[in-house]
Amino acid sequence: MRDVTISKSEYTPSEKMTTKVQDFQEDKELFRYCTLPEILKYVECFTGPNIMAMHTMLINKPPDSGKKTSRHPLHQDLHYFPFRPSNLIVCAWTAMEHIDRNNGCLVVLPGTHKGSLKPHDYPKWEGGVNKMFHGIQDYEENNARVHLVMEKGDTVFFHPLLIHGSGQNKTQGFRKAISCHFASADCHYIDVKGTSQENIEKEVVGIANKFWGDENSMDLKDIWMFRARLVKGERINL
Ligand SMILES: CC(C)CC(=O)SCCNC(=O)CCNC(=O)[C@H](O)C(C)(C)COP(=O)(O)OP(=O)(O)OC[C@H]1O[C@@H](n2cnc3c(N)ncnc32)[C@H](O)[C@@H]1OP(=O)(O)O
Ligand SMILES: O=C(O)CCC(=O)C(=O)O
Repeated sequence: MRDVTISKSEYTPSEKMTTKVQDFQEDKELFRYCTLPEILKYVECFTGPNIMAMHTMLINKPPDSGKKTSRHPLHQDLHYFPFRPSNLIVCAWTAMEHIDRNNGCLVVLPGTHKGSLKPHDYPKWEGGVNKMFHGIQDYEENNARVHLVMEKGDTVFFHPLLIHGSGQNKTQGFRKAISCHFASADCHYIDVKGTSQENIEKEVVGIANKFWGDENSMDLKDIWMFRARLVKGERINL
């Protein structure tokens, strides 16, 4: 993915053009991150012994263009996931360098993982919003916020209902982090039709159809089954 301010410019793959590498499950070196015992030993505390790597990302937050599009709006990751229960899902997010408020660290609203999934949509930002960067429209403005200042290699593990986002990158560097969403292989898929997640299903399926054609009528579950990989134990439902 590119930053939305340059998404239509001529494309030469480079660090400067790539805001996010998503779904790196077929890249041996990057995917090694999802199998590291140092990561899995904590993941297992949440998922139990049968562990699926569901979603992988290397985020290369670019210097902000001045339009504040490098921000990631406050959201809950569960909005994107057609599987449950949420307590058997956990995100590992590892800083690849020193990250603080200057280069756009994670910001979290503590305690919000105990709430429910809220409706998400595109924030009404003047400078534009990256594709699929949905945000919560009605979060509690007065909720405490914690900015996670992290050193290279520091990792946070968080619940998919935790409201979080990240600020703009005010530096000239590219802020890098690597992350994976893990889930217990015992989780099950749900149909999101008729729920607040229907909007993201439409968008994701629309992109998948654009890439692979719509003759096979994929749904959100098919797309997730396709990218999920077993990293420990036995593949059960997912
Ligand atoms: C739990 C987790 C999911 C939470 C989150 O991370 S939420 C937000 C993240 N969601 C995503 O990153 C979602 C998905 N992203 C994608 O599916 C892709 O990255 C795409 C946006 C389709 C881009 O595809 P990709 O192959 O990476 O990039 P390409 O550079 O080849 O561009 C292909 C077409 O996509 C367009 N594009 C790329 N980046 C953006 C952007 N930021 N905003 C709007 N449009 C964009 C680009 O212009 C190109 O369009 P066409 O030339 O095909 O019309
Ligand atoms: O790395 C970031 O800036 C935020 C990533 C994030 O919140 C996400 O992808 O869900």
